[in-house]
Amino acid sequence: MTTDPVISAKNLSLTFQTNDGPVHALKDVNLEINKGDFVSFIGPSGCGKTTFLRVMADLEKPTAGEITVNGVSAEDARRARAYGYVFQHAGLYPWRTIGGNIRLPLEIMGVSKSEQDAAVKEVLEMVHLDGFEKKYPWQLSGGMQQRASIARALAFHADILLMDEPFGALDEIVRDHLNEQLLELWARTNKTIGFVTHSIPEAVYLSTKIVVMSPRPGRITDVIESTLPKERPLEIRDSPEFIEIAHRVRDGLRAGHAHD
Ligand SMILES: Nc1ncnc2c1ncn2[C@@H]1O[C@H](COP(=O)(O)OP(=O)(O)OP(=O)(O)O)[C@@H](O)[C@H]1O
Repeated sequence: MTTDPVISAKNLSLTFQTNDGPVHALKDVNLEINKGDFVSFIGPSGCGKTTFLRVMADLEKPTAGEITVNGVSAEDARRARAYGYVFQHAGLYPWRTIGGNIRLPLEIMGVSKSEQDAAVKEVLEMVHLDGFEKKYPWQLSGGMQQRASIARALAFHADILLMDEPFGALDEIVRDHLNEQLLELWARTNKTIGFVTHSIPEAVYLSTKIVVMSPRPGRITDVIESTLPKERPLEIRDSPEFIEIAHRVRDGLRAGHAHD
């Protein structure tokens, strides 16, 4: 068994050239993510969370430094379909059914119809949407649509799931429920998850590792290894251990703001 990191960033920087001058979205970022980690990225708007996730997924190219995914370049990892990506908004095609949306990337990949059928059934069960295959996105609530978009990202069995604030637009009760379900899915599948959030409780509840970032330039100010057990009922949020980790995240966010 290998202990090599699944994702490794070394002195990673990304500067966007804009009409207003250079924007240092990421500066000298170093991070290792191991197999089965659940890593949250938290920080104020503009600190480079989305950019970092997009670099991992080869949707942006760094201007300096190095990133490897599964030991190869992000580009090779993308070609090998190493990850599924979940966007902030579900982004389901309204003219396709839920099943049709999940099927789409598989159709593009040339997967056989019978394998598509099996995958759609499997991932809908994983996100507790069995029976919704023939519904259209508009027939589902916001939380269900987001679950469908997670199902779509799971459909080609990638070991890495990159999620950009997938529950940000949902109300708190729905979000709690989805957080519980996501943890359950993570425990069951042993996937490696990168998760962007603005919420301290969400980051602490979900993660094995919390990466605190700060803006101008976008950088990592703290990496917190969670001491919480893998089994996490929602009530764990009232435990002293949870509150202590949340304090450390808050302190990290404050320290980052002090640079402004
Ligand atoms: N394509 C782009 N061109 C120019 N600047 C960009 C581009 N993408 C991002 N930026 C800038 O890079 C910085 C980091 O953006 P990014 O979206 O990664 O931050 P974020 O932490 O995810 O923010 P939010 O929490 O608001 O989503 C911001 O200043 C943003 O304006």
